[in-house]
Amino acid sequence: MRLKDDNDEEEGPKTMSHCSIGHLQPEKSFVIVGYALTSKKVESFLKPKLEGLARNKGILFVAIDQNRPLSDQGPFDIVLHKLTGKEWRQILEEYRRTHPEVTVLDPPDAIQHLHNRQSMLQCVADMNLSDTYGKVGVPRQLVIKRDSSSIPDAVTKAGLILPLVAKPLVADGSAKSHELSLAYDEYSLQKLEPPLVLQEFVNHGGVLFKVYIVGEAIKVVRRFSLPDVTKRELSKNAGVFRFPRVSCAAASADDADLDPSVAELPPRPLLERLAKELRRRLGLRLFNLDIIREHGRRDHFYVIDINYFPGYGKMPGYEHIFTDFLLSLAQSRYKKRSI
Ligand SMILES: Nc1ncnc2c1ncn2[C@@H]1O[C@H](COP(=O)(O)OP(=O)(O)OP(=O)(O)O)[C@@H](O)[C@H]1O
Ligand SMILES: O=P(O)(O)O[C@H]1[C@H](OP(=O)(O)O)[C@@H](OP(=O)(O)O)[C@@H](O)[C@@H](O)[C@@H]1OP(=O)(O)O
Ligand SMILES: [Mg+2]
Ligand SMILES: [Mg+2]
Repeated sequence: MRLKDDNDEEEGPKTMSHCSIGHLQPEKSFVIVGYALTSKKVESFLKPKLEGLARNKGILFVAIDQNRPLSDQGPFDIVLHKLTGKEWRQILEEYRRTHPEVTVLDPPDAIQHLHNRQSMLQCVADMNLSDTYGKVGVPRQLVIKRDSSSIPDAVTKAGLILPLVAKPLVADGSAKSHELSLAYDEYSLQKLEPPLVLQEFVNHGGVLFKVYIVGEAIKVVRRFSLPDVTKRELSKNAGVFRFPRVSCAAASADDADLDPSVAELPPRPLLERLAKELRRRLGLRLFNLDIIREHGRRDHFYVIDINYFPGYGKMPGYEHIFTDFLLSLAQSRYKKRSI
């Protein structure tokens, strides 16, 4: 935040003239947030309510022009981004190196870690979180890099229990990376195209918890998920079935009439520990987790997915949470510089 500081002469305050928004008071200093997001993300996230609230709090969002050098734009206090591709990553890394005064949310290599469904969950597995509030793990899974004909043997050797969820190994946000299937028998998995992750399906009562993280803030919502698979169904069915993006639907399960043992949110202290540790281990501040509770085991949770810069537009009250977060970042930069 450009609260004026005696040592701050070289850059000077970022007045409105820098970002060519002429109708605002030229002397007022703003936190300037450059953003590089897909048009879909801009639409779902940068809604008028967010921009309005941000402006009232002294934050301005400025679109980054990908056709111009990043260093020629801004100056920015914060850069928000969710774009893929090696070229963009290199541009950002170079920008981080040459502009250490700018907070880039988040480091490209840390984000890259979430683009692989194996490395994505490794931190959760390594944490082995278990305390009086519960236990958090990841479903058992197996990576198949190539050769789909080897799958039945590999599944047997690994001792994975059916049904299995087949997920593309790469989770780069492409439509293909969200094409998941449920497999009732391992032989049918030969039809799928590696590289894949085969994950044990955990019965969880058809409801999952989306845990949104914005810096230190945590918000949990319920979403509908895949229904449980009974032993009877498993014995009667064979084959692999593609399923749609059930939990991404805008309809939340928060107001549904649910079995309380399924609907009960994971204990807050457990989520706080998990989020804090993941923020540290992943080196990220903007992500969400999909968490399920094993049906019938009140305190057994599994993280099944982690997404970078998820659909915050669907998170209740995100406008306040996000703007407070941006302000706190700017404030801590200012403090650091004035020491
Ligand atoms: N191991 C599992 N056990 C039970 N259900 C699962 C499991 N893995 C995935 N699911 C179900 O499949 C859905 C999609 O899986 P996942 O979240 O991994 O995919 P995604 O494409 O990365 O989703 P997103 O849109 O959140 O990025 C989950 O929301 C959940 O409903
Ligand atoms: O579409 P929405 O804005 O809701 O956000 C979704 C987001 O899509 P977008 O980043 O392309 O917008 C997805 O990212 P990619 O994996 O596709 O990169 C993923 O993070 C989903 O989990 C998000 O939904 P949520 O989990 O929050 O419900
Ligand atoms: Mg998910
Ligand atoms: Mg995902």
